[in-house]
Amino acid sequence: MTKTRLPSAHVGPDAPRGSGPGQAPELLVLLCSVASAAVTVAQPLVLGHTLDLLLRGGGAGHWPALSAGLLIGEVLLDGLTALFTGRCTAAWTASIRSRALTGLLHGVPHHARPYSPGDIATRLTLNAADAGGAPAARAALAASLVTPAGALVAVAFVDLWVAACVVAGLPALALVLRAFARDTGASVAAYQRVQAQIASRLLEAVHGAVTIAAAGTGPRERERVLAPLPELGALGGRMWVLHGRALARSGVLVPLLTLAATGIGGVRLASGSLSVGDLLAVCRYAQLAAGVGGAATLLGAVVRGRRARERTLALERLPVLAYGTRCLPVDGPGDLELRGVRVLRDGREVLHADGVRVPGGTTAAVVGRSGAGKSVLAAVAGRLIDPDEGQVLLDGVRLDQLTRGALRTGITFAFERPVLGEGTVAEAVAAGPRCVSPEEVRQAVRAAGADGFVRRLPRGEDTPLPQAPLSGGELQRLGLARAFAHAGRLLVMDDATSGLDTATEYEVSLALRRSVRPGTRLVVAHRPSVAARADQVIWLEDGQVRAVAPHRELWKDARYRTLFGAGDDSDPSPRQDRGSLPERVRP
Ligand SMILES: Nc1ncnc2c1ncn2[C@@H]1O[C@H](COP(=O)(O)OP(=O)(O)OP(=O)(O)O)[C@@H](O)[C@H]1O
Repeated sequence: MTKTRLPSAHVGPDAPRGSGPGQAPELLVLLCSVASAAVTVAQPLVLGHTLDLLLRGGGAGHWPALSAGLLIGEVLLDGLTALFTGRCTAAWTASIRSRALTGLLHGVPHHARPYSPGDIATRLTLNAADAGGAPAARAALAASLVTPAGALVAVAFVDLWVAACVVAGLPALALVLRAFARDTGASVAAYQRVQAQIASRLLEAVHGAVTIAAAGTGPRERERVLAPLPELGALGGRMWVLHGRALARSGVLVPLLTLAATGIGGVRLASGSLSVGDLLAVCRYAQLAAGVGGAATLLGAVVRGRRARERTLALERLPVLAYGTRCLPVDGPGDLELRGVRVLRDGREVLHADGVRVPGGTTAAVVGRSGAGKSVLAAVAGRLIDPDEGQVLLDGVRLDQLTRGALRTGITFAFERPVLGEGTVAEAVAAGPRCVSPEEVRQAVRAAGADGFVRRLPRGEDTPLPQAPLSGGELQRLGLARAFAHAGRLLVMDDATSGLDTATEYEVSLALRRSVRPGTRLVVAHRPSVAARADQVIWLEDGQVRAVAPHRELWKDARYRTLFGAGDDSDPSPRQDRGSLPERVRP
């Protein structure tokens, strides 16, 4: 059989990336900031000229009104800048966050495996907010350079000597900023990494709170969660030191520069080259030109945002599954076939299945020891992942050639730990690739053996899930109900009945046959009763298919029996099921 290497995932044009809010919000911030900077630069000239006119004793004409207008204009523009900065930051944060989340949800699951839940939470919250603030900070940074540049031009217009003095001091300020941008970049990246590490450990601890309490390992766990804290503190301290150093250096340089400019301006006033108004203007311009040092804060926000964006992009660009254009043949029976399938993880073969067939309408149980590759086989069979080699076919059509819709309506999954959201019970069951009527929801709930406890909920099937305290087995049954309500021609159940007692599980298996859309079933199982009820069993060992045969035949093999703790004897009745089940489900 030819082995085909398939592109397992791609980041293509149809990848669900979405787009950002565009340049408009950033442009508005830039326009308002530049306009505000222009007004700031115009003010000393106008004020100086107004002062000269008033000192001369004649009327100042429209100049006082113009000065007042500029002041009011500056206040209004600053207000607008703050408003647009907020809107720009909110729009970008929402966009970055939703794109990262979309990338994560559409990404091939095993590519997201290196990211722990805490790390993901940090990327989606703190990092998305920092990255979202960067465009507005970038616009403000660009505008903040307009003021010193404009001030420099204006001061040159008033007096070249003072302008030369300001120009002489600017390289020192530029060096301060450059050093700040360089040093702060590395610290910010390390800070964000350690921050995510702590969040990740904390989330693990919250998740395992019961285990920690039972084992009495609280203090040790606390130490483990907080272990990176000193490093975080040191990195945070270093960032403040860098920030403080940049501000202190510019804080010394700015007054020195202003002082030197004022001194030269004073000499020029004494020699009659400058008026009092001119002196007022050049002093203010020297201050504004030296204000380039104040850009350190904005520069810090831009650097932090850039590092944070790299972290959200990692989620956004997770490879996604590519879909084809084909549909399943109408009324196909649900024949499943695995041809030369190989799945590799970290260079290790975790599944090799060649020539495995599950005829349409039959049930196949997948059994094997823990780590044998059962879940990997289930994921490949329902195309949650693509094999690294080989093909999976449903009714003769390669799964990677199916459209997304055909794939998800044709194949349904039920899992051990379903995630059902925060809607009502009925909404949770109805959610899926196709519309489901309330009657179908009720029927599926009954088939999954969930109707009893759903009835006892405060508002029955209209109870919101967060207000429904469900056991693991009850949650599993709701997950089953959802899968039953949407059952396609292939239903994959990955340990989806592990939380059910044997009798309930038997009832569910009967209902599955009678009340759920007929089709092919692939059932990952640990119980012999499940394997016994299946038409055939796919027995996996270390990722290899050891045998495909009915349970009663495999039962003759002592090694197979040990899978179910049945020992070396050839007693066909699996111990854990004896006594609790009707005779016919025994092997
Ligand atoms: N994304 C992955 N990266 C690395 N290894 C993986 C990945 N997914 C699965 N594996 C490995 O593949 C092997 C098979 O895993 P799988 O989850 O299929 O086992 P299983 O038979 O379902 O086990 P269990 O009964 O305990 O659930 C395991 O050794 C597992 O560590």
